[in-house]
Amino acid sequence: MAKTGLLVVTNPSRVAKVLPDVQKHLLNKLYIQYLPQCLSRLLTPTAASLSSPSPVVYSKNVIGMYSQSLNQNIDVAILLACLKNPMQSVIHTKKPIDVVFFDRVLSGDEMNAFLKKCLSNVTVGCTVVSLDIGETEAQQPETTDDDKMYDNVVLGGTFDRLHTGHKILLSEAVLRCRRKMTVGVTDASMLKSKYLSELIEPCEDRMSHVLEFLQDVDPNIEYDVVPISDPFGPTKDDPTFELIVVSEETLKGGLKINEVRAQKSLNPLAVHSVNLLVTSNKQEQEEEDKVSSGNLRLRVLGTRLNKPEARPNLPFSPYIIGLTGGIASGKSSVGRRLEEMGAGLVDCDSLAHTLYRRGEPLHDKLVEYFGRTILDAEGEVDRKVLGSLVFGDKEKLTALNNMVWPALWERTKLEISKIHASGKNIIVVEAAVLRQAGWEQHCHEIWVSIIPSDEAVRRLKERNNLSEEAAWARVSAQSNNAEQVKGATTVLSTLWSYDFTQRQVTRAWRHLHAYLEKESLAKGNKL
Ligand SMILES: CC(=O)SCCNC(=O)CCNC(=O)[C@H](O)C(C)(C)COP(=O)(O)OP(=O)(O)OC[C@H]1O[C@@H](n2cnc3c(N)ncnc32)[C@H](O)[C@@H]1OP(=O)(O)O
Repeated sequence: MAKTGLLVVTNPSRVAKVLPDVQKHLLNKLYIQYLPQCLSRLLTPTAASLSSPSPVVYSKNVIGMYSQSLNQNIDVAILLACLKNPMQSVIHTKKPIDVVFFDRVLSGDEMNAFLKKCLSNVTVGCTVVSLDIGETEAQQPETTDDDKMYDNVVLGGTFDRLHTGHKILLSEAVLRCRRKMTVGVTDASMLKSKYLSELIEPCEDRMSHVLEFLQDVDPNIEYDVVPISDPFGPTKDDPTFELIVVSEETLKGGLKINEVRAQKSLNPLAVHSVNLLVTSNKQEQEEEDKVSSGNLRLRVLGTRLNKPEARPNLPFSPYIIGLTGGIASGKSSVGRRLEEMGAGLVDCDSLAHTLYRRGEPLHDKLVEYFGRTILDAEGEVDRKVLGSLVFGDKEKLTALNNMVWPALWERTKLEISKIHASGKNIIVVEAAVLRQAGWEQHCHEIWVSIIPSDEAVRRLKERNNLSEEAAWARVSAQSNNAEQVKGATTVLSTLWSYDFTQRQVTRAWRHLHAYLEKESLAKGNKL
């Protein structure tokens, strides 16, 4: 199967019709070149084509083509350089093209001439396909009152998991830009309020995806893609900017930028606002109605994000999943659901509590270190009292951990053996601070349950009757979500409904089985 294709369209309203055929040939990437005046525009530029209107007239066509590609599973980039420059008769793409599609029937000679003359980057053996889909009414470029172009254009965003909405925003800027485009990409310090922010791609990756897209769609512009740590970025002091492109949602921010520029006697920026793209294909009811990165992050919950680290010292069976996550993040409900689906489950919190009982060696050690104040009337460890001593006091918590964890791992190993002997081959070890305890090495892979800190505090106040201060002390005693998800194969979140959590866990279980089946086939391991 081909990897990268180029679709040449002479009628932009045909994109939706041809995409199903195109997808039969493709794995991932599709460039689209719109040629309003048919192939002859590239093969033999005429006086008419040389006097093309402002490229801004193609804005609606471009948005329309992206919208038609929305529900297809292909990374689409609509090329703009030839639309913008009537003199340009060669299409440059960063990725070499394996197959070219035409939205109409052409002769072999016409297609081969196009391949030879108009493409700078094709693979050896690149094929051509002309798609006969019948006639569709041609969609003409639309004139607009706002067809002005600018030398210096600026815009900003997070650009996580570059999606169709981002591509439209960036393309709207490219169509209006003659010389230089500056793109501010929010760095980690600006992401805290976004949900599932810990799943946002690193800033350098987002910057490089933006740059790659822009250089593909119009390599003739000079691009400056920069990280920003406040909503204004370079707009607060660069006098060369002329136009800012914003989305409906960030229009207010654009206007605020002009207030700041006015205070500094800088020229006001023209503002072009792009409508949000509405999604017609929500995969979960928890998703937003607009096309958004948030939706894409939601969709990765319960999928496999990373390959597990190799654990050559562990036998393949039993297969151990370390289930961890911050306080009140809903690990237990995830663990219970996994148990219902057939996993064995070791709840290390409860197991730890059994080690504190009178008669256990750990009991005496704890009394020796913390004193008899930690005991209740029956002489048992009062965990509430012990908790109030250690959470908020790093030294005491470390002392407790150092006493508990080695004994607890020994007990956990015994539990694992018992459960394995009862016939379960996949065993979940649920432990809140599994990584801090260094238990990753005992697990084949790590799953993490996350919720935002303020939600954890809200739940703790309700569940454990803690004051705001005590709740924050407990949340802060653990590593943050961003640390937790690093290297985890699967991330889940119980922030939404009970049903949505169940669906995530079911998905994770299904994906795990598919992975284990593949591993068994590849390596001859058997569970
Ligand atoms: C390696 C592991 O993760 S084993 C499982 C965690 N347990 C331990 O580390 C043992 C030390 N901790 C304890 O014994 C108890 O937490 C005590 C005695 C301090 C407090 O007991 P309790 O008030 O009954 O609280 P409980 O045990 O339910 O723990 C409450 C929360 O504290 C957090 N917590 C537990 N131990 C620790 C720890 N060592 N460091 C930081 N946070 C911890 C957990 O996230 C837990 O919330 P969760 O169940 O929503 O995840």
